[in-house]
Amino acid sequence: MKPDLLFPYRLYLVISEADCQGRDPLWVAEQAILGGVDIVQLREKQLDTDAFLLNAARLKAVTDRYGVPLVINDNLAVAVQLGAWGIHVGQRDLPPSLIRKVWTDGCSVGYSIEQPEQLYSKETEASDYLGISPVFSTATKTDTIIEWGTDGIRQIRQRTSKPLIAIGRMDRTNAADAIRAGADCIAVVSAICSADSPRDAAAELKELINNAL
Ligand SMILES: Cc1ncc(COP(=O)(O)OP(=O)(O)O)c(N)n1
Ligand SMILES: Cc1ncsc1CCOP(=O)(O)O
Ligand SMILES: [Mg+2]
Repeated sequence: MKPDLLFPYRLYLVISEADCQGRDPLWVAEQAILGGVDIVQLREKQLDTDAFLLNAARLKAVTDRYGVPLVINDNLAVAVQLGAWGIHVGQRDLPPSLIRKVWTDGCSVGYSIEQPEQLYSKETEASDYLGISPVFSTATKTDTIIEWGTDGIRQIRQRTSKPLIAIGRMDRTNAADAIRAGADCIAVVSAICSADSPRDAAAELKELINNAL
């Protein structure tokens, strides 16, 4: 199915302090944006809401400077208080339909698809874009169920027009294949947060994505 055009972003950085190898996440995020990242998600799994909100506000000052949307992982209170662009949730988080009832002023809701049958549900319908989670198993997130692989991307593409985000061990070796298989966007943690130069890593990924479109 042809994807709709509500999600024009191609390179998606998912970032947390813990993933930045002791470097300042604000520096990593800014370098990544300068390299070509189009959208940023703050994914802090260890912080309480107050600390998450503080880090999110600092990051939003950076993303706002470049006009880049900021997505909050899991925590609706942080997303609403911050006035984030959107929230990303998974199968074991607050459901998208409930988020829409609470956060009524046009937020974007991303939703993870971990198994084929999850593509057809009220919650998938209620979401704006889907994270194909994970395309390849990854040490960054170990509580996953299957690996979709590029064939999985192809199959989901045939079944939905929602924008598709490929996530899970995506890097310079597989980003183009994922786009050719039908992903609209590549999301990464390690490929940028662990790179010696987050800016160069983002620029290389962006070029590979653009050439594969
Ligand atoms: C873009 C994107 N896709 C998938 C995920 C995974 O979300 P979830 O399944 O809720 O897992 P956690 O990130 O909360 O561990 C994501 N964060 N972003
Ligand atoms: C948040 C998330 N959701 C599915 S895989 C993943 C982690 C991706 O990290 P990496 O890009 O380092 O494999
Ligand atoms: Mg989650």
